[in-house]
Amino acid sequence: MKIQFYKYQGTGNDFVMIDNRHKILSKKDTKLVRLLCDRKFGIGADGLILLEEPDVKGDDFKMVYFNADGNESSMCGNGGRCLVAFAKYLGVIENEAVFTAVDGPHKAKVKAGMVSLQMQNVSEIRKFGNVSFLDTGSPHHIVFTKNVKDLKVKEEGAAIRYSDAYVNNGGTNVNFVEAEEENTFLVRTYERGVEDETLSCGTGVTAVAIAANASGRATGNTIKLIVPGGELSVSFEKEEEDHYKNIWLTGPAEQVFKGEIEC
Ligand SMILES: N[C@H](CCC[C@H](N)C(=O)O)C(=O)O
Repeated sequence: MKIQFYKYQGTGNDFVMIDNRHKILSKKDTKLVRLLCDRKFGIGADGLILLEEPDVKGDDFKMVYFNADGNESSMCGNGGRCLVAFAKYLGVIENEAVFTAVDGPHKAKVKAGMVSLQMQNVSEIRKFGNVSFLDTGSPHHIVFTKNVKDLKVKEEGAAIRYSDAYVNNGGTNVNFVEAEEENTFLVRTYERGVEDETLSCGTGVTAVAIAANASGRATGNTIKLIVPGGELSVSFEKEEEDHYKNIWLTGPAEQVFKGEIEC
């Protein structure tokens, strides 16, 4: 089977994109998705995203997300932003989008080369000292620490992701965070389902921004996140303690190359 694919990246979080409106790829084909994401034997990516016909009236499209391990997973913020850029490239949308993903409905806007994605509201944040845990469409264990650049993220992240706290309930992503300046944080991420450090994580930086505000580490409601792959910003409205809405993740999303693969 010949598959046309498009490679996108959003601050270094990279994805294989496939226009699956004609259902060329089966969602059950874990082996194929894993091969396509393999950086030696396939195209190589942190994840694979299908653009599909909408199930929900009024939506422009549907998003289906797979981690590099081939399994369908929870929401991907950078992937959602790249999918909006892909939908614009295909002419499915102009500069606004409404779509449904595994975690529910999303709005998005394209402006001046940046893609802004509205994330789900947050209404529960667990805090233990310098650690916070919350779900922004994907689960995130956040560690506020120092010298983030010196961390062995793959080792330290895996130890938390496979710890008794998480291993038997789906695991978690792990974000290591250091305050850079007022309302600006450095973030490095160990990503579940990639089982390695990724250069950026959209649901992760969203979780970091909310956790920083909720724990008093940030005063503003627009936070800058500096990740190894670039910069993202997250804006939000605090309704009451640990309740946040109108959460938007903004950053670049670019097509790197396109191609065809026989498989
Ligand atoms: N690997 C994550 C999903 C992708 C998250 C990340 N790529 C993002 O941009 O949100 C998980 O299984 O929870």
